Formats: sequence, C-alpha cells, structure tokens
Amino acid sequence: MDACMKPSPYELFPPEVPIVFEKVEMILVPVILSSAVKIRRNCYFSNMILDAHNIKNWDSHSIKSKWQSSLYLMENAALSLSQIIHENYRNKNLVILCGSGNNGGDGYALARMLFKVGCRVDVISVLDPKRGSNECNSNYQKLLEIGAPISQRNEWSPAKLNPKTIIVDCIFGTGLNRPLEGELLAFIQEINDLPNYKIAVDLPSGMLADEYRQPGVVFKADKTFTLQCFKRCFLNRENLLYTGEISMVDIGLSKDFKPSHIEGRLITDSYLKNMLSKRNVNSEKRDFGSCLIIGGAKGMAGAVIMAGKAAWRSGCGLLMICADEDNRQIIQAALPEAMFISFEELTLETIQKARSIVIGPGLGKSQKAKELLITTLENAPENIVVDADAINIYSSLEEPPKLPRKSIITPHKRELERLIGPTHGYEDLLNKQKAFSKFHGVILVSKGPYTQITDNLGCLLVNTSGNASLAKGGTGDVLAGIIGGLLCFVPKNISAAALGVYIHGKAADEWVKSGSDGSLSPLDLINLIPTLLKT
Ligand SMILES: NC(=O)C1=CN([C@@H]2O[C@H](COP(=O)(O)OP(=O)(O)OC[C@H]3O[C@@H](n4cnc5c(N)ncnc54)[C@H](OP(=O)(O)O)[C@@H]3O)[C@@H](O)[C@H]2O)[C@@H](O)CC1
Ligand SMILES: Nc1ncnc2c1ncn2[C@@H]1O[C@H](COP(=O)(O)OP(=O)(O)O)[C@@H](O)[C@H]1O
Ligand SMILES: [K+]
Repeated sequence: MDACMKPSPYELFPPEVPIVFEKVEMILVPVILSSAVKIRRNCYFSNMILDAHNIKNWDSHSIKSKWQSSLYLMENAALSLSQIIHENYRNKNLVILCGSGNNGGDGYALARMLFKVGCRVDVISVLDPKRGSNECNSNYQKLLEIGAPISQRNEWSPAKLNPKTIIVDCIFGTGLNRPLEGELLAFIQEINDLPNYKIAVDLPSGMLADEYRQPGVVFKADKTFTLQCFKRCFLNRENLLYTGEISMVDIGLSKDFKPSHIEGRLITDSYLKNMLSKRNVNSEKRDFGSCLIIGGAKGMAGAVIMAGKAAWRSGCGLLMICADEDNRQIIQAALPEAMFISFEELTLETIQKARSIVIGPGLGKSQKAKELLITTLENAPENIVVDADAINIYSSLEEPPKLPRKSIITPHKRELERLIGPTHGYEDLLNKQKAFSKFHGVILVSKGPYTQITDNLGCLLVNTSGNASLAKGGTGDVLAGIIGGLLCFVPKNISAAALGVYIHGKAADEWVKSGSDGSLSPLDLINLIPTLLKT
C-alpha cells in the first residue's frame, strides 16, 4: 500500500479530513481568495490530490450516494461554474467550446445557465454532441430548446473572433486518454495563437490528467476552474504554462469517498485555522522557547535580520542571532529584540539549549561557515531549519554529517538539485526528493510556486498560497525565519513547515490585494504575519 494511504503520515498533518464547511450543493458564496490556487470560501472541497481514475470513482460514488443521476451532478457543477463566471465576466462576450464527453456536457449546461441570466454567450460544438455521452447530448438538447446560438466547428472561424471575447474551453477534461491529433490538434493550436483571454473548465483540453509531462499540444489557459480537486498533472509547475492560475470549484461531490490512492494533500486556509491557538493566560517567555539563527557573514547581515524579525513575529519567546562579529552593531540596531553572539562565541551549550535553530541565511561558504554547519548539525536538536548556503555547503561535503531527524531543509530549485543530484523532468525530481526525505528522515521543502513538501514517511504536501511577488531576493530568509519561530511551539515539524509556507504565501497574497506584485519587500511579509497568525 502506498505510504500516503496509511493513516499515520497524515496524523502528522492534522486537517487530514477534507475540510467541511456548512454550505454545500447549490449554495455558493461569491468570494475567491487571492492565491496561487484559489479556493472558493464556504465550499466543501477536498485537500486530496487525485488521479483521473479516483476522480472518476469519486464522481460515480457521489452519483450513487447523493445525486442519483449524473445529470444532476453535472447540473450542479455547471451551476457552480456559472456563478463564478457570472461574478467575474458577466460584462464580457463569451464563446464556449464544447466537446462530446462530459466536459462538453458541462459546457452546454454552463452556456444555458449563463444565457438565462442574460450573458452574451456563443457556443461552438467542436465535436458532435449526438455522438457523445448521454449527459452531453442531453445538455445540448436543452440548450437548443431555449434558443441559444450554437454553431458547428466547421461553421466558425476563430480568426474572426473579437479579441475581447473570452474563450471558455469545455472540449476535454479528465476523460482525455491520448494526445490530440489531426483537426483537433490544429484547432487548439489556432485558438492558442489568438490573443483572447482563455479559461479552461476542469483541465485545459489536451492535458492528460495523470501525466506530469504533457506529450502533445494543450490549450493555453490564463485561468483554469478545476472541479472539486487538484489533479495529479498540476503538480508539475511547468504545466502552469497551460493552466494559468488554478481555482478550485465545489461541485458537490460526497464527502465520504475513500480513494484507493492519494498523490498528496493541499495546504489550505483550514490548516492555518486548525493549527493556531491562543496563548495560555499564565504563559511565560520560556514556554515558547528560544530560536537561534546562524548566518549573516560579512556583508550579509540583512539575511539574518529578516529571518530574525520573521521568527520573532511568528511567536518564538526568545531570539538569538549568531553572525560575524563585524555585523554586531548593525544587527543589534536593526533587531534590538535579539541577543547577539559572534561565530566565535557560539558554544555547544547554546546550540543544544535552543528550542529551534535556523542555519543558513547569509551564512556564506567560508571555511568558518563549513565548521559552523558541521558543529551545528552534529549537536542540534531536531527542530532545525537548514536553508540557503547551509544547503549548498552540505551538498558539497564529501562526508556530510547526519542531518537531525525531522530537520527541515528549504531549498529552491537549484539548491534542491545540488542536494539530491541532477534531475530529468518533474517525475524524477519528485521521486528523488521523496527518496531523500525518506532516506535521511527529513522534511524537504521544495520552494517555488506550489511549494512542495515531502516528509520522512513519503507524503507530499502542496502549498496553495503565494504568488509571483515572492520571486525576490530575501523572501526565502523570511520563510526560514517563520518556520524557525513556529518550531518553538508547534508540536510537529511537518506542521511547522506546512504552516510556515502557508503563512508566508498568504502574506504575499494579502500584499497583492493592495500593492503591485513587483513592489513587495521581504519586510512587508513580516509586517503581515501578526494579522495572519491572529486566532
Ligand atoms: N458525471 C460525471 O462523471 C461528471 C463529469 N464531469 C465532467 O466530465 C469530465 C470528464 O468527462 P468524460 O469522462 O466524459 O471525458 P471528457 O474529457 O469530456 O471527454 C472524453 C471523450 O473524449 C474522447 N477522447 C479522449 N481522448 C481523445 C483524443 N485525443 N481525441 C479525440 N477524442 C478523445 C473519449 O472517447 P474515446 O475516443 O476514447 O472513446 C471520450 O468520448 C470532467 O473533466 C468534468 O468536466 C463533471 O460534470 C462532473 C460530473
Ligand atoms: N512565482 C512564485 N510563486 C509563488 N512563490 C514563489 C514564486 N517564486 C518564489 N516564490 C517563493 O519565494 C521564496 C523564495 O525563496 P528563495 O529562492 O530562497 O529566495 P532568497 O534566497 O532570495 O531569500 C520561496 O518561499 C518561494 O516558494
Ligand atoms: K476543458
């Protein structure tokens, strides 16, 4: 059995049960969160990442146990979609491209609902609905009955489309089982060349739901509204080129479905809510432990200052910065909350007494840095974050010391490859990342869009917060500091890592609501931590 199916790994990850909100089925509240993966509030959705087989089984299970007919389920899916599209694009002209399977059925049902509320929709039958699924044909007939405009693909010329019209792709979804060919392939290519804004329903057509690497031509969406759960293929960040931003939409699948295989789980808002609790009235600073940050070589004080501020804001009780003696004054001026010790003053006792350690921000790669890393790894408690140069040094050691069990390593892509060796494509990268985590018994946080965390039990957690404003120097130092701060009081390291990446991304999501995405400073993230951690 796959490790992800055993109950134990996800016991480490408290919100293992899909998040259940009060409102399901027909009731949707029109709020979309701003994040890399947007999840509609007040919807039931699952944090499971599934393959096409399990999604299909979940649909069938829900039809049997809840909806009685797949047409009812499709109606609900289309209702949810129509509400989102109406909210966001009601003043635009839309053209909906429909296939002949159930994705096409979604498209015809969606068109009917939008048409009824006065939206300007044109529908193109890309494949013959009469030769398709019953649900598709039935929704095609219903649309005909209300007099909505439907054209056949060969009657329609994409080149004549107004560039302001939004193209909605309902040609293929999870049922696609081979790459596109012939006329369909040429059609999608022609659409991709158009400047129009494009939306995909469930999956961009041409994308194989289970494949990390897409072998053929795929519809290039600016936005994908995916139904109910995150698909396996979305895990490869390269596929963002086709999906654009991904939003998850509740279509009312039943909550009691047990998949035979889970690829991984998403880290979402509920995680934040489940993990935070108020401090006891009689708390004292020692209850929250001290965080020791080791880094800040000459000229690199900023990295430890940012990590230190982030750790402080994330709740550690005491803070100690260990950096190059030359940086003493600047660090003490910038961070009076912290105690300062120089590299030379660092003792084994200080290392052993710290509740948590962050090593790496601005550490450099000098001989001294190397010695500090080895001593720290050999003596540290398990609550340690190994970041930035500490990862680079570790990767270059011929005989590296053992990493403390459950330590948290936070590489970006290049650092990850230094650590696990060169990789060939996403599948290879994920396998090697998982193997490294298992072999060393550590938590690997592979940073980037959808930061992906693997643990010692072989599980995969995928972050849903964050955006491209984070692609800036110094944001990684802030993340290391946040996790270091959380490690002082969050009971499980995997939880601290997951919570840390979520808060970090969420701060960036909050930032882009008011600031431009290019203007974020790492310090802005730190200023947003207090409100995000409010229980
Ligand atoms: N009740 C439900 O289950 C619900 C499902 N829902 C929706 O259904 C979607 C899944 O629907 P689906 O399974 O009908 O598959 P879909 O992607 O529409 O098309 C498959 C068709 O394409 C064909 N085909 C495959 N590859 C091809 C190729 N390269 N070139 C040409 N043809 C190709 C294949 O036929 P084949 O040729 O293999 O016999 C088949 O006929 C899902 O994404 C969601 O949107 C929601 O409404 C919720 C309720
Ligand atoms: N396009 C993106 N979308 C979401 N998050 C991103 C993106 N680019 C970078 N990030 C996040 O920003 C942080 C950058 O960390 P890192 O590369 O270590 O920066 P630095 O070393 O400059 O501090 C990581 O948390 C990463 O997940
Ligand atoms: K689609």
